[in-house]
Amino acid sequence: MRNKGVLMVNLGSPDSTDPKDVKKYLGEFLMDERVIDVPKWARTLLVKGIILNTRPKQSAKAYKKIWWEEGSPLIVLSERLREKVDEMTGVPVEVAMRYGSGTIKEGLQKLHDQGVNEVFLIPLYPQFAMATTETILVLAEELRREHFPDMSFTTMPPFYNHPDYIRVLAESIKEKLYHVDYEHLLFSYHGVPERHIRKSDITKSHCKIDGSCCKSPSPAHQYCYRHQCFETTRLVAQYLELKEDTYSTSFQSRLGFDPWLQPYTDRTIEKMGKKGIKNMTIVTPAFVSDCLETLEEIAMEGEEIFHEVGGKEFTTIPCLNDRQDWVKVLSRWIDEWAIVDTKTAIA
Ligand SMILES: C=CC1=C(C)c2cc3[nH]c(cc4nc(cc5[nH]c(cc1n2)c(C)c5CCC(=O)O)C(CCC(=O)O)=C4C)c(C)c3C=C
Ligand SMILES: [Fe+2]
Ligand SMILES: [Fe+2]
Repeated sequence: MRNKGVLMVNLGSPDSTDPKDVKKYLGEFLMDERVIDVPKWARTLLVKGIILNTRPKQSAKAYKKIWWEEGSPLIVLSERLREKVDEMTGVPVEVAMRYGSGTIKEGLQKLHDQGVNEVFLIPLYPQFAMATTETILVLAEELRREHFPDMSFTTMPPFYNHPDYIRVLAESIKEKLYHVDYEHLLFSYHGVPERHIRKSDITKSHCKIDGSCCKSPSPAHQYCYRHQCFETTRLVAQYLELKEDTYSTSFQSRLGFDPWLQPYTDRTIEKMGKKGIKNMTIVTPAFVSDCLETLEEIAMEGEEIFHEVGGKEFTTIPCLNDRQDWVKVLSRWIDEWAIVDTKTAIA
């Protein structure tokens, strides 16, 4: 007998803002070969020899600024989403984190304990990236083979262009745009090193990271983070009927000295302010839950940069978090999977 259940997976957070906990979390995160994708000896040298000696203190300070009484915003918001989706669907729904506490293994165990042997895995990332979707799926499969061999998985593909996702994202933007004097809307996505884009190119020749490769049709786009980010922007802009020169795309949170996807968000904010833009609105569609990268890097640091160069109104659009329309969409995707699969099994 097949019993269905869902595991939604987000990135994770440190257990607290104590630099020791931040160090532990960053150690696990950055030692992932799909995040810092250099040979293990070089990654160990870089992460354990350099980054973990300085970054945890700096990151802990940033986490302190955004931390909630109940804990990390990303964790709290993911759990709120789980509760609401679980209530709305007919199957058990658990949430897990790729790094830190609330592991994927624990999430699968919770489902297993409820008799689930058919799991719908939903990485909570709209766009595919080696450092997000891929690392989740690879680890989940390893865990399945080792600990849950009686389970089977179905995976939610990246939903960067799914009409339901585009609609709720666009509606969340529209609600704010009505209340501000909107001059420029910036779509800021988490960056990745350019190298990651080339590595994920299944054609091994398409992605040149120039002005045109992401616009010309290619099977490479199935795994091209850059293409998928630009598509999310294009589809939301189309939905909202935005004028061409009133919106743009940029990439935030670069780490280290390698080239990352450009244009960089901080420089774009600065450029906009210097150009005379007074009212700027920012949306962060690579994240479905507000987190350090949205609440601190964008809403605090970004605003400071904008004001320093003469900007006035700086508005951030919250992530989808546990919005009712987003809960409904996720629940519908789950129910459609559960029903279709049952029909196939009966047939
Ligand atoms: C689309 C989502 C994300 C991608 C792609 C991603 C890639 C990536 N990130 C780092 C380094 C860091 N990221 C950090 C925080 C962080 N990253 C994401 C999402 C993606 N990362 C989120 C949601 C968060 C916030 C987590 C939270 O607890 O709120 C951090 C830690 C904070 C800091 O010190 O800046 C680092 C470091 C790399 C190297 C990378 C490579 C592709
Ligand atoms: Fe990151
Ligand atoms: Fe591309």
